[in-house]
Amino acid sequence: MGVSGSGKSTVARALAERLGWAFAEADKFHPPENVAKMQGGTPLTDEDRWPWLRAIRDWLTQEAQAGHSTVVTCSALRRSYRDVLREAAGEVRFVHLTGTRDLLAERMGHRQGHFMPASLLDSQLATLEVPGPDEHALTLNIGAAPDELVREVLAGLQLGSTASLSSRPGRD
Ligand SMILES: Nc1ncnc2c1ncn2[C@@H]1O[C@H](COP(=O)(O)OP(=O)(O)OP(=O)(O)O)[C@@H](O)[C@H]1O
Ligand SMILES: O=C(O)[C@H](O)[C@@H](O)[C@H](O)[C@H](O)CO
Repeated sequence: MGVSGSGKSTVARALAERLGWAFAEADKFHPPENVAKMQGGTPLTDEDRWPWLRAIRDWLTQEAQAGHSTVVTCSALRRSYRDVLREAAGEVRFVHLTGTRDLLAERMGHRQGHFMPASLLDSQLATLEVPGPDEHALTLNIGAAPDELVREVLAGLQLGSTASLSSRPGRD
């Protein structure tokens, strides 16, 4: 999770590869109207986001029921959005990628061929509700290189190369 430009796709893709887990981009679950809206510089509303979040939740559930652990990129900016994702079958954990506005803007500005305009960064930051302590999210600073962030996720969530969240040592 994290605002646009925080590196979700970059880190999550590498993490999924490292773990051999199924991977999905939340952006792929947006209906074309949502993408068109963002592309045009208009932030999504809660109403735009609910069906999208439910579709991601349902994908997580399907995969979990098929016995697959997953990594999914999703901005998941508000607690209520994360609550929808937490309804998925299996154990759902969040890694929050955070950085300064300047760094986020710089990364969004350098990115090629992405529909999300840098002008939406401020609305993303205004919408963000940082996970509370009860959410047990792992918060990582995006100043580090992607490889290092992957190592931090593996260590922070206690994941080895063959692990799934529900089979971590010490869990029943
Ligand atoms: N840790 C990092 N160090 C340096 N550059 C990074 C890092 N993580 C991501 N980047 C670069 O920053 C840009 C934004 O990253 P990315 O597209 O992965 O973010 P995102 O959170 O998935 O964005 P969005 O939600 O808008 O799709 C990309 O150009 C990417 O190559
Ligand atoms: O909730 C949202 O506003 C959206 O998910 C955005 O965050 C984008 O989908 C994504 O971050 C851009 O690629």
